[in-house]
Amino acid sequence: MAIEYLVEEVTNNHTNVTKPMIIKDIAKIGEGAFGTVTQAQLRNATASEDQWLGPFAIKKVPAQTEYKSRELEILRQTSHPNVVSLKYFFNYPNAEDRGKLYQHLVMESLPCTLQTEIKRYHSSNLILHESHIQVYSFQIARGMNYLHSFGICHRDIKPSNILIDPDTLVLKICDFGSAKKLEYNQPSVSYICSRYYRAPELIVGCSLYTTQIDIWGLGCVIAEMFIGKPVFQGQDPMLQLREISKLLGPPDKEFIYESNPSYNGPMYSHRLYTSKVSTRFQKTFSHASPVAVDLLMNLLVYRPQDRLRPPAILAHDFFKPLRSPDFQVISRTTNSRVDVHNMLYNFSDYELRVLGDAVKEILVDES
Ligand SMILES: Nc1ncnc2c1ncn2[C@@H]1O[C@H](COP(=O)(O)OP(=O)(O)OP(=O)(O)O)[C@@H](O)[C@H]1O
Repeated sequence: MAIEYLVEEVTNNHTNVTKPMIIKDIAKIGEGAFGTVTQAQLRNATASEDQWLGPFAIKKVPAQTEYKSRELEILRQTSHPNVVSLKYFFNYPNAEDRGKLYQHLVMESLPCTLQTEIKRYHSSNLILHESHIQVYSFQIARGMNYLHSFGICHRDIKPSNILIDPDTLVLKICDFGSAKKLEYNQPSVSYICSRYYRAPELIVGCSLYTTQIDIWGLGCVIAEMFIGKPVFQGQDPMLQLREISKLLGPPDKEFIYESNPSYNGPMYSHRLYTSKVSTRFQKTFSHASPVAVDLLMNLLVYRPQDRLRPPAILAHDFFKPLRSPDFQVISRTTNSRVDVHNMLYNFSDYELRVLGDAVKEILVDES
């Protein structure tokens, strides 16, 4: 592919300086509902021909659409090890789309997504090692702790929106195309989030939801790492609720009323199983340790207020082994030991303040 083009106004997100730059598109790496993602390199228009920066991932989406994307705005405000970082941005016409103006977001590039990693294991009839699930889940929760502290709700948590580097086990949340800063008591659309990962309050049409919808998504993602496929695969938006009720039992009337008093869809109120919820969780996640099942039972909960919040998630005993400075995992790709403790626990002063009292449990290794 390797197409080069000059863009007169490219803004560096870090310095805010706008300069002409040459862009070299190398290969398409992703395709979404709204645009494409390509791997590319950039160089200053005045630099010599071998001074390429990158590779980066450039996400190209139509600059003006009826659907309001706050992606640029949110990526400009965020800076966190577990949130993909924006390096440059610019607008440029897309020749393949009648010269329509496209917004280009130049981001750091990671080699794969959690979806490809889960599929790779699943196709060999394997599941990720629990230590890898711990390391990945911890980083998603840490990224959410940061985002939610500003009221930023991702609203499309799923494995294909989570980037990883399998060599280092570094993880970054990406795709802020649906993200929004939620304000208290201000309604938002409920028709967001990919079906399998939609929180039950969204399914019944709640418009005053909170960042806890992302915690449901996190529960679904951790569950998927354990079983190799989406835990709730509804064939249509309403059957999605039925899939959830197979594991959690039927939603109660209070939950429906609190979510949307005018809901008049199916309630799935008759019990599909006689077994206890905890037994169904243990059966569904038969490869997971009891402490992992306990975490899942505290994330996949109907009432959003009853789902754990990020500080409590990070303090959960599922992550206890990670607290030891000697904690290591074996990388699938390099087959060597990786020290991950420092990368997981390099909390900024801001994060420590946000975590509050939970810090003691999150940081202290009592073993
Ligand atoms: N920074 C990145 N580094 C590497 N790959 C990336 C990066 N950002 C995105 N991708 C790849 O491109 C795909 C689509 O990106 P993204 O989800 O941001 O676009 P989208 O148009 O919103 O997609 P969708 O409609 O599927 O949510 C990702 O699943 C991933 O495979």
